[in-house]
Amino acid sequence: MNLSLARLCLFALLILEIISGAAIYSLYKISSNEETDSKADLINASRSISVPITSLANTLRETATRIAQHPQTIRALKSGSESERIAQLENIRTFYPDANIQWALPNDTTTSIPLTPPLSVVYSRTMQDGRDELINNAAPALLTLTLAQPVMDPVNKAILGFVVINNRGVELQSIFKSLQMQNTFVELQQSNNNAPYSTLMRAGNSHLKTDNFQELKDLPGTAWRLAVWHPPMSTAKHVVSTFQEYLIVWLALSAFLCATIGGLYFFSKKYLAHDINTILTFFSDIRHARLRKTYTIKLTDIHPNFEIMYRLGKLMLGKHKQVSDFASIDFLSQTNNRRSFETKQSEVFKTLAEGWAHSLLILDIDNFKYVNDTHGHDAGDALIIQFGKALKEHLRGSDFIARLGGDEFCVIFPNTPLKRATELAERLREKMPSELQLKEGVMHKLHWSGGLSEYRKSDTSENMALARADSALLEAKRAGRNKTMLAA
Ligand SMILES: Nc1nc2c(ncn2[C@@H]2O[C@H](COP(=O)(O)OP(=O)(O)OP(=O)(O)O)[C@@H](O)[C@H]2O)c(=O)[nH]1
Repeated sequence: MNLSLARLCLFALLILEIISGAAIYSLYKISSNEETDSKADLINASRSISVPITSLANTLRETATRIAQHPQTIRALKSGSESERIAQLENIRTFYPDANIQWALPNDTTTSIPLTPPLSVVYSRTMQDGRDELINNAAPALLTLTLAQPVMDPVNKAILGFVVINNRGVELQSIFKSLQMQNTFVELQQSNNNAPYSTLMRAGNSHLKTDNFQELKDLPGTAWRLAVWHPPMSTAKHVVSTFQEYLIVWLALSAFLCATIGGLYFFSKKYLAHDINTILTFFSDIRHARLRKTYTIKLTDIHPNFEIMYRLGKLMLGKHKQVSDFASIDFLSQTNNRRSFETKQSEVFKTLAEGWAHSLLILDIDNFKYVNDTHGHDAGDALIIQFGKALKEHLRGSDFIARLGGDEFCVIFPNTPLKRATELAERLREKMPSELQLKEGVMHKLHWSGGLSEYRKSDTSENMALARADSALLEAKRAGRNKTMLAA
């Protein structure tokens, strides 16, 4: 996989992670909002209802206790006379006109009030209008709070009877009915000792009611409780509640992966790409037997090792230079090098005295610097390599080809007078390729200039023929390049 494809995959993974993370977060947010709405309704309801209920219960309890402990009450119940009990009841009613009070005797089997000590809040009957009014689930939401307080004989601690006190809780009902609950349905239910709970009041969104309530909230100090129905579970909440642990793990994993991928991406972009390119350039330079003065490496971990490699590279290139100086082949063009050119030239020069005629052609690629500057040094090298190869292909086996340096080549035509050499040079120009490939997708139109001369017996030094050819080459360049000139 190449680098950009890998980077694209990382990027796609990052986007996927962000999307899935955001989706899971939204699921949680939606489901927690639902819960918050329902909870707010419930808190609101219980807060509104529990304070008045508790204070009502307390008032009733205090009243009943005061009546039960009153000496006149004790006397009336102890006497066993009904007329005394009625008289005391009348008496009490003058003090507590709003209270609905009655006596119950320990052996009274007609009442359904469970007269268990000491004080109980029970589902019961009202005595307000003289008839029993049972409240059950089907009945209208009427509330009657009943308290029974035992009347004790202070002497032998026996229970003489009970003060039974009732309250319709009208105020409570109006509070309950005014509760605003969109997301919840609440019922106020009363404990009937072992009997099923009966519903006293209802409030909220009745559409939410199903067979079973989803939450119970006891109201402390009373026999009542709130039964609560929440809205049906949404898909979001359902998903969250079913896969909660997996979602949390995935969310954490997403965040971790995002951070890792993002970090890797940033890290590779900022440091690795640059460092890898530098190292590749370094190895390419080594391959071409050259080194730059500096290479910038950003990663401190790589830097020390790179320093060692750089020093080794320098050492190696030094050795390489020594070796290639002794060797005869130019490492780049794979033609003879300058050193072996000089040896050859000396050889042919010596034979001039014997009457042999030798010529030489010096060649220089036109605008070579432009290739280097435009397409890079590697492209320049490729041009040198291919130029050398083409020369070898189109010259005779007996011709001595050498690279003198840079983009400059020289051909010695042994045993070839200038006239014949001129023909050979012309033939070479015709045969050389018109363009060469520098790298993938980059073709270069090949132009070269040449200077031709002949070794002369009268020359005092071996290099004089080369100097003449060089002047002819200069002439060719001046005359507009891409031609071969004969030395004067
Ligand atoms: N790629 C590469 N470039 C080299 C090498 N040796 C020398 N050069 C470069 O070759 C260029 C030689 O350019 P010149 O021959 O002076 O100039 P030119 O652009 O060819 O122009 P003309 O010869 O006047 O047509 C310089 O920029 C050198 O740095 C080599 O081994 N490889």
